[in-house]
Amino acid sequence: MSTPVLDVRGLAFAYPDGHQALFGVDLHVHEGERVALLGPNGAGKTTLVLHLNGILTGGRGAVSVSGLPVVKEHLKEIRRRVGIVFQDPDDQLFLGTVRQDVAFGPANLGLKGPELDRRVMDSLDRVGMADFVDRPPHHLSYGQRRRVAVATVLAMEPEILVLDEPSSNLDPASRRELADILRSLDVTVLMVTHDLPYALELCPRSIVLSEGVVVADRPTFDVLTDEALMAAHRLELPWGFDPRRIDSLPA
Ligand SMILES: Nc1ncnc2c1ncn2[C@@H]1O[C@H](COP(=O)(O)OP(=O)(O)OP(=O)(O)O)[C@@H](O)[C@H]1O
Repeated sequence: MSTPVLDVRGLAFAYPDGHQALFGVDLHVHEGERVALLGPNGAGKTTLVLHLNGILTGGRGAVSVSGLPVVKEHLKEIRRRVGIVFQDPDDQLFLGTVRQDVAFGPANLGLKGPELDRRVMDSLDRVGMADFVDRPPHHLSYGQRRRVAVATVLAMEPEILVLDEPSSNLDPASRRELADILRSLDVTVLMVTHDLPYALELCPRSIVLSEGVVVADRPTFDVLTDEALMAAHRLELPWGFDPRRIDSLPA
């Protein structure tokens, strides 16, 4: 099989206060895959994700992206390759207009003029927000800000899109529209989520992290129908949702 685009080997990490969050995690994601990262609160999902573009470093083990080790001297290139959409769009949007926020990353890479404009408008088009380009982000709704946050990351043309709880706080229509956007993108996706129907809908494969250890790496359907695994790791399906019945998927 080809080299994984995301390759995590034996990653162990303790926070400075001594709390050990990861205990030797292995994770391999190949180009074009969409993978869900599931697990209860405190499992270590965010800690793991923050290692993928070097926001957190200093653990034991190795992380590489398309063969490039995530180490200090490669961070600029790694951050171009791995785009993280944080759970709260307000962590990602801090300038006066949507255009400025989406242009910020590519401008830092040296793009300017018409090429930068094209990158901004293409990214906004992909998330259906081109008409909002000159609006202040703080005048947008939460769901619109989430889309713009996705556009800020797409504008870097990443190889891997990592999303932390992308469906949280979205109304049903926005949730579905974001799913359509994610499906339409030609990138590798790793999605942290507690929204198990969303994982089933979007990600053929799921990795379950619990107490800093990978406890399952299987087709999402198999994970969601394994009652013992689900109960052991505090994973619960929404009331009335049956993974065996596709018509029970939320809209
Ligand atoms: N800055 C920190 N210092 C010390 N411990 C931390 C820090 N951040 C997180 N932790 C601890 O590390 C463990 C893993 O936290 P993490 O945020 O990675 O979990 P998570 O799986 O993303 O949880 P959630 O689903 O609640 O977002 C938890 O026990 C948490 O309390």
